[in-house]
Amino acid sequence: MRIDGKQAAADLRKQLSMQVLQLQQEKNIVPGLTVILVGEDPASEVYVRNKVRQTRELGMHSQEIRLPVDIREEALLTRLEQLNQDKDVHGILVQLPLPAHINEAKVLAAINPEKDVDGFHALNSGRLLNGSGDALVPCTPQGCVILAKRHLGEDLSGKHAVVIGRSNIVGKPLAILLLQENCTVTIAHSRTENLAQICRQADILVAAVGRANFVKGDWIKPGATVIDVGINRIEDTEGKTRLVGDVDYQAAVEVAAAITPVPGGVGPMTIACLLKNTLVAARRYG
Ligand SMILES: Nc1nc(=O)c2c([nH]1)NC[C@@H]1CN(c3ccc(C(=O)N[C@@H](CCC(=O)O)C(=O)O)cc3)C=[N+]21
Ligand SMILES: [Mg+2]
Repeated sequence: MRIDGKQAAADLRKQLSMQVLQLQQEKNIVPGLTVILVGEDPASEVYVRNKVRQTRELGMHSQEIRLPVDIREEALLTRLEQLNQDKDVHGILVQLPLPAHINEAKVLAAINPEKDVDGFHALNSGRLLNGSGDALVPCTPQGCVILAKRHLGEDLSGKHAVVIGRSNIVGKPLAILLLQENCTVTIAHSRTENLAQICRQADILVAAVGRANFVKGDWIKPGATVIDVGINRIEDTEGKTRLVGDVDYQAAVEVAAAITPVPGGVGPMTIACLLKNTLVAARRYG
């Protein structure tokens, strides 16, 4: 069975739109998201345009700031400081990756943690790790948990979750979230030995490695729930560009009980969770 991320995202947005209305009526606050895009990358532009459109559809304010690829780090930090001070801006997202001459860690640390809707600031990672419940949680990991629950129901306790990938953006925060859901969590990565064998133990298998068709059908336990985080652009046999995940979908769909497709799986949920974080930030700190 296919877990429909597009539908799940639409369902979440519907809930959010009611909450946006409520926040406006009760506190006269309209959540506002600012997305900063440095340089021109066609894939990023499509994605940023989607975010801006969906933000407005929910009745939230949305602002897109485009900066030249050769902007100095200092100038970007100054711009961020202005946004940190701006009362109408509740969420700030700096699209990654940044050009090589800019120190990414420094930029992420400069975002006001209360407006850090990506959840990448060390204060939010620390809060997530502590389980204090007041973190802004990274969007893709949130989306993964929602999609797993869409198939398995609210209670994930006791499930063995194997996460392939240990990035600060996906693998690590997702492992913490799954632990909070009382899963038994294994984090696997490029140096893991006997990877296939470990994956075959997973009730919930999450692939976040960034390599097309990396996870094979026979790595999957029959009846498992598979969440595919990969967004890989490949050329098919006719030379046309195609979007595929990290999992060999055709093979996996035969073995798994449920699997998220690419496109139409985790991607749309990432954006919906970004909108959710913007609402949360506006409600909490607005
Ligand atoms: N600060 C920051 N935060 C991010 O969250 C962030 C980022 N930088 N840099 C780039 C990556 C990538 N990312 C995607 C989100 C949704 C889709 C998405 O909705 N994809 C559609 C397909 C879109 C298409 O056709 O290209 C889908 O999977 O169905 C894709 C990619 C967020 N990122
Ligand atoms: Mg990495």
